[in-house]
Amino acid sequence: MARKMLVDGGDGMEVEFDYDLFTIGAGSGGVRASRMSAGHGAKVAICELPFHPISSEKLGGCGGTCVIRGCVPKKILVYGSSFHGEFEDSKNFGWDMPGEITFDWKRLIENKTKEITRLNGVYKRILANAGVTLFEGAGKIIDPHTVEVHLTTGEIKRFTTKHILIATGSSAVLLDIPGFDDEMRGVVAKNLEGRGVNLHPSTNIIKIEKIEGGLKVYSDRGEEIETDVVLMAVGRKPNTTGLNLNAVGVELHKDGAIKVDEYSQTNIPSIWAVGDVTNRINLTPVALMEGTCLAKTLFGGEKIKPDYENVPCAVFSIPPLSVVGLSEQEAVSQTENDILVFTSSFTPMKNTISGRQEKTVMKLIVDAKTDKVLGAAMCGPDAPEIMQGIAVALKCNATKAQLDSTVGIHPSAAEEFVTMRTATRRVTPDGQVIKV
Ligand SMILES: Cc1cc2nc3c(=O)[nH]c(=O)nc-3n(C[C@H](O)[C@H](O)[C@H](O)COP(=O)(O)OP(=O)(O)OC[C@H]3O[C@@H](n4cnc5c(N)ncnc54)[C@H](O)[C@@H]3O)c2cc1C
Ligand SMILES: NC(=O)c1ccc[n+]([C@@H]2O[C@H](COP(=O)([O-])OP(=O)(O)OC[C@H]3O[C@@H](n4cnc5c(N)ncnc54)[C@H](O)[C@@H]3O)[C@@H](O)[C@H]2O)c1
Repeated sequence: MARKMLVDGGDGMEVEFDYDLFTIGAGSGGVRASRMSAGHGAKVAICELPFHPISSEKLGGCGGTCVIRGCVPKKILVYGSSFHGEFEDSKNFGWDMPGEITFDWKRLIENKTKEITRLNGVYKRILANAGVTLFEGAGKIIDPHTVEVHLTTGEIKRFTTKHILIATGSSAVLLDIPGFDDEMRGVVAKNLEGRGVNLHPSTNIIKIEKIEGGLKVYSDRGEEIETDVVLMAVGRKPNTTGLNLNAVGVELHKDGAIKVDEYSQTNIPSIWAVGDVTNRINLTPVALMEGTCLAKTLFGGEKIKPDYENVPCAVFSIPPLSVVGLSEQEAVSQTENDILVFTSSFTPMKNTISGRQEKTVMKLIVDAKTDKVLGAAMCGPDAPEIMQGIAVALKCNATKAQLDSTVGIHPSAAEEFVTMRTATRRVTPDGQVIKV
């Protein structure tokens, strides 16, 4: 299936490229675009930094062949922190029971790394089976049709290509706080009792000091907080340094993200970008969607743009929360009509017996005139699992009447989404709240 492209070089001569598509970065977006392009018959190569399970973690989930970033490791850790299943299952998450219950952090991390390594292998095989050539090394753009790869072997190779895809993702932002250094990443939860987390809203950390047995954090409100570790989680920045974009003339936004049009094309026609490096919606399924659309546009004979409407997302906290569509505030500012807000708050069934004082909350936002469901939100057990189904309904332009006519599954938390009959409030486009 591999073939060489013959294209017009601009001076009437035909130019032969090594590849149809060369992708820099084998993460969610890069792998999807590459293997689908190969599926459409293109000759494709991809380069990726060498996999190192530990550095991959240190970099906040980024950095390493092939494709598993923050999403999966994070969820495995969430399972580890909240696991209440069978004894044999719990063991692999670091728990030892019955008898005295003990927790082995090292075992959890080793098993997590084993799983990430396994998944990376799976994705490497997927690429190989699709006929995509994988180079282990850092990619750099030399000109609109040439990529240079600094291979892990020490060799430097150049490849010509009709199209270049930048899919290099993002890295964690580190604030310049005196006293912060790399040793403090990683998480130790020594002092966490139950699920108690103390919030310090509108507070900036101005200094971190090493003390015996831990760290002391100084805030701009005059607080001094002793802690085991400091986890910097203040956002991410696109990975564009080292790609030579300036010299090639690829335009960036002020935040460093690559400027692309709605088809993911940069200002240089042969250079494209998908995923976090473009800082549109930074989620794995969105990077996958962008990669799919790109492959279809370039090689599938179908010019197609990603659809960013009603992208669901979740925070895998305990309990988790998940949303799709417009929030109440967004609906007020974006809708011409009044909106109806339906809310529900209840004790999840298992908490009634366990006694845990956590409520599940749900919200539906409905256009009062058209009856269209504009948004949904939930915080409570299984929220992401439930919200995926609600997202399908929103994608199909569901109305509140259609939700109401849907038969629930009983007893479940999800059934509440189809049984919220009475609106809690009506809000006018100018933000006036009317009790109903
Ligand atoms: C901790 C964490 C948790 C997350 N959880 C979720 C979640 O639960 N659900 C969700 O949808 N999203 C989640 N995300 C976001 C998700 O990981 C990203 O949106 C997604 O991975 C973006 O895909 P991408 O292809 O743009 O980048 P990535 O998947 O990051 O891939 C980019 C790749 O490019 C490589 N690279 C960089 N520079 C070069 C170079 N010069 N040469 C070669 N290769 C290079 C990197 O090593 C990396 O492998 C999470 C992110 C983090 C950090
Ligand atoms: N479950 C998921 O889908 C999931 C999980 C993790 C990350 N992600 C994706 O990865 C991207 C990056 O996530 P992230 O968590 O690294 O960043 P983020 O941008 O989502 O969150 C960073 C937070 O830090 C706050 N912040 C910034 N500076 C601060 C300061 N000096 N002091 C206190 N707070 C400060 C910001 O207000 C923001 O709320 C997100 O865009 C998200 O889409 C998704």
